[in-house]
Amino acid sequence: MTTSSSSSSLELGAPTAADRRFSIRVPCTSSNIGPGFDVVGLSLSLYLTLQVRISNHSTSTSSSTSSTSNQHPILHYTGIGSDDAPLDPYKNLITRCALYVLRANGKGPLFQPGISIHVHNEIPFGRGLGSSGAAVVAGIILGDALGGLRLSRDRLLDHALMIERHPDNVTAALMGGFVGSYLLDLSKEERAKVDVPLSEVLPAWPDDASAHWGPNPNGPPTGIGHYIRFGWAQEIKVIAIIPDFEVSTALARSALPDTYSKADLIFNLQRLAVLTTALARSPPDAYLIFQAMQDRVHQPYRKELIPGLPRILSSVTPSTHPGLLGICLSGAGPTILALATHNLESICETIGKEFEKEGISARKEVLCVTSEGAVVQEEH
Ligand SMILES: Nc1ncnc2c1ncn2[C@@H]1O[C@H](COP(=O)(O)OP(=O)(O)OP(=O)(O)O)[C@@H](O)[C@H]1O
Ligand SMILES: N[C@@H](CCO)C(=O)O
Repeated sequence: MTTSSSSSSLELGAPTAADRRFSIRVPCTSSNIGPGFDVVGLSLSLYLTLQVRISNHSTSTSSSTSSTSNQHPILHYTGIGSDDAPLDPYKNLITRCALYVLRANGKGPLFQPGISIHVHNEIPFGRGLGSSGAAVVAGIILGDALGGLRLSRDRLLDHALMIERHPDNVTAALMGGFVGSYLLDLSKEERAKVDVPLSEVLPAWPDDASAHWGPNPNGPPTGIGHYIRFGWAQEIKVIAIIPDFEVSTALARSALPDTYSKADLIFNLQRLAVLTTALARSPPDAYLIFQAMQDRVHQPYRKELIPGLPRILSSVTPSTHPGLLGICLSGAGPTILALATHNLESICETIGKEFEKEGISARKEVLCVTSEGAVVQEEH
């Protein structure tokens, strides 16, 4: 994972007055917050930002749908992951999601010519901070903007949920704040649309394009997911301790069992019911929150993937570190999230030392909860 120098403008020559330019900014997210596996998400202040330019000159000079080079959007990355993200727009997650939205709404099947996109990324990949959720949301919004579709936020969410099929990260990234969500029970016909394999929702180009890219778009059913925003007490600060290794969400999900005991489900449901309100209360009740952030559904099963996890999660408590409210795995990990009102430095130091004992270095970020989700802004 490398960080390259940042630049704020697209590198395709000077824009003309006729060019359309807009930006999309999506926050990172932490999901689960202990017991809320696949249910709650929190948007936080690290961002994925796209600056998009559509050259009017290219649009007017090329209307062909053949795969010529100026038909393909030009991607340029700076920031975290810039050496790892594919620059081929038919392989890159953001642009594939955009293409899905275009196709699902009767636009496409290719991008219009003359598009260039500068992606600046602050969200580390595969660390449990919702990098893929942010990329999906950015791509969905990109598709909406490119197609001039003006889809509602709820409809954008339907599209995002066809791609990232657990709602916690994408809902928080799109809507912003501390958010709880569920997926709706769908009819048999709707279910069939949602059960389309991801490879067909997001076909790569050109190999399987002809196989799956028919003229009839197969858009998502309406209202796949519902959400509600909870309160968040102003005093609660968020610390992310981000170790220097990745755990893919797919791997972390494959570690989970298919069935749970009644006792473990009740354990989590009881805590989640208390937690969502406890985090909105001022002043926060450390004892209540610490207990309410315990989990028996995903963290115990992910310990093999994150060296020292049980010890790390018990390394700080409200008694050992006054100011601490709770500690959990962020998303699928390996980032550790600690909520606290004060004493942040000492909490970070202790968790960092626990990682060090495992030979793992970690960086720390003190983040703000963002009330705003994804934002798109036309530039004039
Ligand atoms: N900005 C981006 N541009 C292109 N691809 C991205 C971007 N961000 C994430 N990805 C893709 O998503 C992968 C990471 O997704 P994954 O679901 O494993 O982890 P995560 O989303 O960071 O963590 P979590 O889901 O636990 O919060 C990356 O390896 C990359 O393929
Ligand atoms: N709720 C998901 C979030 C990761 O994207 C999980 O923990 O697997």
